[in-house]
Amino acid sequence: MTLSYFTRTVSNYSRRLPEAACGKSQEAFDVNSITGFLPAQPLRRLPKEYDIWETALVEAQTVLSLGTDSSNVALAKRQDGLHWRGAIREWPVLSIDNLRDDVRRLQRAHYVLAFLVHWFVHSIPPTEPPSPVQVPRGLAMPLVAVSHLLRMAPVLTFADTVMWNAQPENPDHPVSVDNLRFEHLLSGTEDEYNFYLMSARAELQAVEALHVIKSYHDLPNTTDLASVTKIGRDLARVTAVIQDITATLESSRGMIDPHSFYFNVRPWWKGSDGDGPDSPGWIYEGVTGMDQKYLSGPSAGQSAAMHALDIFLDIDHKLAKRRSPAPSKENKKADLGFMERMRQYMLGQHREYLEYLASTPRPLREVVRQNPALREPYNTAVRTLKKFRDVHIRIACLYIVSMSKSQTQIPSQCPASAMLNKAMNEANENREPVRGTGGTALVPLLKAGRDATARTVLQ
Ligand code: HEM
Repeated sequence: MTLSYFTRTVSNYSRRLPEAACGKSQEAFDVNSITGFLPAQPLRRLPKEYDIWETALVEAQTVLSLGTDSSNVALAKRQDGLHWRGAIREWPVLSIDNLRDDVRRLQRAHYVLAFLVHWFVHSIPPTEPPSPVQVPRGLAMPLVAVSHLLRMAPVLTFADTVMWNAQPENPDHPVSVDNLRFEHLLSGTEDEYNFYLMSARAELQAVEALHVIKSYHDLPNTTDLASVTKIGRDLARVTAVIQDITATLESSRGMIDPHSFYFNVRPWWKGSDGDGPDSPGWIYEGVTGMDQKYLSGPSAGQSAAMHALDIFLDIDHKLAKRRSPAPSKENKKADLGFMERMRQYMLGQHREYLEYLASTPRPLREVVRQNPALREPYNTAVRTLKKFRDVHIRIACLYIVSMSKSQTQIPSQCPASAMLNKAMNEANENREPVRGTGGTALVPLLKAGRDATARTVLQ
């Protein structure tokens, strides 16, 4: 039995809109009025017949370490790791029939299986020369089948690590900024935990903006004085939300150690193409027609909330619209399809919601253009988003670019020391660009997003 995948499903799907979506509530897109894109009560465990998956996930935390980690602690675990992976290679391909009619079960299955795939792949010690990793069919086939039903990429995503990993600390209440804990970590570090916490906080802070967006779409018209006044006030609320998200992002400096983030956490997130175009890649056994560009791993670029803000304010990441100042040469060379590609890593319904927003017959920027009273609050919101991206670039430089260029040798007790020192030295010698999710060149990408935002300001 083989499964054939994926691109067709995802791209055909987008054509069914926007007609079908018209007049739908946010709930119809699985967007919760309190928790936004996070489920208010995620499922805690799959039905009993899937116990081998759940048990392997719990075991992984104690028996595995990064394959590139040559510390004594990691070496002591190698045998257990071999055992763990050996058992998975023998797994039967479980039927997903008992999951297919329940979106929370499907999400939980995606979450468990995608974590297992990343545990499996990244706990294997590297080979020389590098060779493709075979993901066993007992993992690959159900993950692909479940992803097909959720209409999302069959790999670890932002949804798995942040949105479906967040459980309410007090289960009697929905998840909230103050009622949140994360169930599984790959590296087991506080830095990973805090990255998820920060990302989930930003996601929850954005819920207020989702309310604004909804009420804008519900307005009977955008021309009478009451509507214009409301839009102006709501734009100020959006500005405040973006400021809150920026403050959350800035809090990373005190909560996440750059060294640990780069060397202990990030390697677990790498996808099949994480080392750039020459990555040896992953092979999903029993699956044909896999497109490696949908195996890139998690990124906050997959946050539907950030996309919703971009769409509402009409940020043109693809440089398709004539705006001034004209894009720089560097902007044009960036990966302009990145943000669109990242949408394939979202739950299909969330992507559908974004398409619904984008298909509005009354784009906000046009309404503002025709209404001088709205120009100032609109431009302030856009400039605040541009400031978020300025801060984000500085954070990305601190946590990724400077770490990747660091000549400092990593102390030998530090996980991954020997391999990473070697890899870092080689990378420096070869002057490879620093890469983000999907092996994309990072700095031009982030700057292009920042400049596209600046270009949105109405003159
Ligand atoms: C330590 C904190 C963070 C670091 C080091 C970081 C790093 C990165 C990197 C390297 C990328 C490029 C694509 C990729 O490789 O994934 C990226 C993209 C992105 N990140 Fe972050 N990020 C951080 C926190 C956040 C937070 C909290 C948010 C959301 C509020 C966020 C939102 C985004 C968005 C929307 C993108 C897509 C590109 C863009 O819109 O400019 N990031 N981030």
